[in-house]
Amino acid sequence: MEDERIVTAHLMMEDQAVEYSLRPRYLAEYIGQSQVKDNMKIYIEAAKMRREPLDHVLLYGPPGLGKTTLSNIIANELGVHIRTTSGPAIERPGDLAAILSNLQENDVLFIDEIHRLHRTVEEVLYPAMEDFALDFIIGKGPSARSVRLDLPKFTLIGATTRAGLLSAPLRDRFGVVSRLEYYTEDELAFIVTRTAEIFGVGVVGEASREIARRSRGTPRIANRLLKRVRDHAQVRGDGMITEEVASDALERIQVDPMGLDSIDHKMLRAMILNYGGRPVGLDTIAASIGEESQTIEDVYEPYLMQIGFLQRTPRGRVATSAAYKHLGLPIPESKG
Ligand SMILES: Nc1ncnc2c1ncn2[C@@H]1O[C@H](COP(=O)(O)OP(=O)(O)OP(=O)(O)O)[C@@H](O)[C@H]1O
Repeated sequence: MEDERIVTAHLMMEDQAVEYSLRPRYLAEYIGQSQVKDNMKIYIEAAKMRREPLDHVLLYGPPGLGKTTLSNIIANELGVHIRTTSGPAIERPGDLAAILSNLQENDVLFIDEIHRLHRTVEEVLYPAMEDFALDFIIGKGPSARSVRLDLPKFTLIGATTRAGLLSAPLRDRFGVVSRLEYYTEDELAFIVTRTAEIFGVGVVGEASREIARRSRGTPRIANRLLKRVRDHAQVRGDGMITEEVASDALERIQVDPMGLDSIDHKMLRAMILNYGGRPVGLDTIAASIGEESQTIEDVYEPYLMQIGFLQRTPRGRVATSAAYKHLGLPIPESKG
């Protein structure tokens, strides 16, 4: 269900065609995330000066914030190739060994969803990250011996939405660990304007902000909402995206002024009306909207917490008075 929502931060089929053309290629074009960007600029310069690979980088944060984009930019700025794969795609240790031995000196290997690597595959990574080597055991029993094969030096960039699920030995082998943050309204408005330029459609400043406000801090959602609004502008108007066209279109696709859709509303209402605003367990919330607990925790909750609508307590999740207000429900005295 999550992946059918217009405000999902996950990659949808419809995003795939345009996502490549919208990706910034250089750090200077990458909007926001200034702290990560500033640090990365220095590390990249230093690695280039030393003619060495960049330290291994772990990027974490909610989906759609630009981890893949940033990884491609890093490789581009370093002037090296990038090989892209994902945790679940690497089934056997031999698959990873083959990928590693085909890299060229100083290349970037990007592993998305790195928390989903099989344990046996992960173990191949340890000596590869630390010593740029592969260790093999040849033979069996007392005559077994370990053989070491040198690899080209490389940079591993791992991306994950769940840094907490990474094993300690893997996490410790990353020299740079950066968290990507939700984008501000200004930054998203800038991204919307940039995307509109690439699409060749006119958008007034206020309309970009209207779209930005409803994008849940996420560039992927901003770009998707812009596409939908563009359709409305073309069919109902003269193609120009004005503030009126934007808010009308966003109203029609049922994304409210805070970026919440009907599922967020259903979830918050269930918490407030069925449980009287008391703390509710994750599984109970999940059951009330027919979604998996994991998805609630990874996708719905972080944004609702970010905007102050939801709090985690030791006894469960609680809707805040800001959520009551947004839904137009009377705020109980206990929350006053
Ligand atoms: N800082 C940014 N500036 C401009 N556009 C951005 C930025 N970050 C992301 N985008 C846009 O958002 C889209 C999604 O970004 P990306 O695929 O890198 O996200 P992600 O974090 O890797 O997501 P996931 O790993 O969940 O698929 C990209 O097509 C890109 O156009």
